[in-house]
Amino acid sequence: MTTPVLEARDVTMRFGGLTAVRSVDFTVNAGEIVGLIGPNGAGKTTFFNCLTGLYVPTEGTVSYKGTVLPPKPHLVTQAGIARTFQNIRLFANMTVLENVLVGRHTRTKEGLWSALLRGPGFKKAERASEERAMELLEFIGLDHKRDHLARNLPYGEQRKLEIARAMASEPGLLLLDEPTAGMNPQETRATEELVFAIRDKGIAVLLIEHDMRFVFNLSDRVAVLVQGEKLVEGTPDVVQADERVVAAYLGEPFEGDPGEAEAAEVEAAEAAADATGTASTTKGEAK
Ligand SMILES: Nc1ncnc2c1ncn2[C@@H]1O[C@H](COP(=O)(O)OP(=O)(O)OP(=O)(O)O)[C@@H](O)[C@H]1O
Repeated sequence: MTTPVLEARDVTMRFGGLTAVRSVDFTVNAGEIVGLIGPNGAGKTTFFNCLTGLYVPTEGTVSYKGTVLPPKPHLVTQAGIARTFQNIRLFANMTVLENVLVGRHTRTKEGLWSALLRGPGFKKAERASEERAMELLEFIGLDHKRDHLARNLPYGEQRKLEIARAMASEPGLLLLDEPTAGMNPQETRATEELVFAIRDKGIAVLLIEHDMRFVFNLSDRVAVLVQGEKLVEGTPDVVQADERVVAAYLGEPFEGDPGEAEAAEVEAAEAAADATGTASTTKGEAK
């Protein structure tokens, strides 16, 4: 039987009049690598932000291993979900090791006073943290750069370091937002190996990607978001063969397009804005 690690139920996210994510049900099971794809602006990052507590969904719930998550990023991390971001967010002036140690703070029990007084409990915990951080650096192949400043690493290694930092919180689920963005083909292949290795450590992985080859090679299952709605979900073979997916990427309309209502809303809003714009121009010209 498959065990769900992550379960999103009926998640909707609205920004004013714009529905960026609409009634999405979504599951990641233990041991799975799941890909989330969709054209630009489809709502993928917004959905990630709903999963990780960065946004409070307008409707719906997100559960991790059967428990509904509070929409607060640090509580989501503490529960067992870690993520990386589309744009690298490292502490540029900290060393490689320090960046990973920062990622461990949700797992260290030592309190503020213990840290300030640097008592024996703190020192022991600090040593254990450092050992664990070094294991992670070995795992991603950056142990030899432990004392380098993050900002001096080449781009591909900065991305790896972000993954190590996320793994430092000992997650059961890792969310990767465009892990290969800006990478050359060799770096992309290395990232593919790394994601398989992460899964083999028992961490489920959910990734957003624009590199289709990468996502279809890696994923056990792929879900396609189009205009905020889940259009198709299945094995890479099923998704690649689905003509609605091809149409969505080529921007062609198709029968039962789940985004039709949304497109009509946007058109109506644009028409209204145009009408207002014309009126104010006319007023301006009259002055
Ligand atoms: N904070 C926000 N406020 C208002 N609108 C937003 C906000 N964040 C996202 N949106 C809108 O929601 C829609 C979905 O955007 P989102 O970034 O989630 O798409 P995406 O699929 O991740 O796109 P991309 O592949 O280009 O990164 C877009 O129309 C975007 O402009």
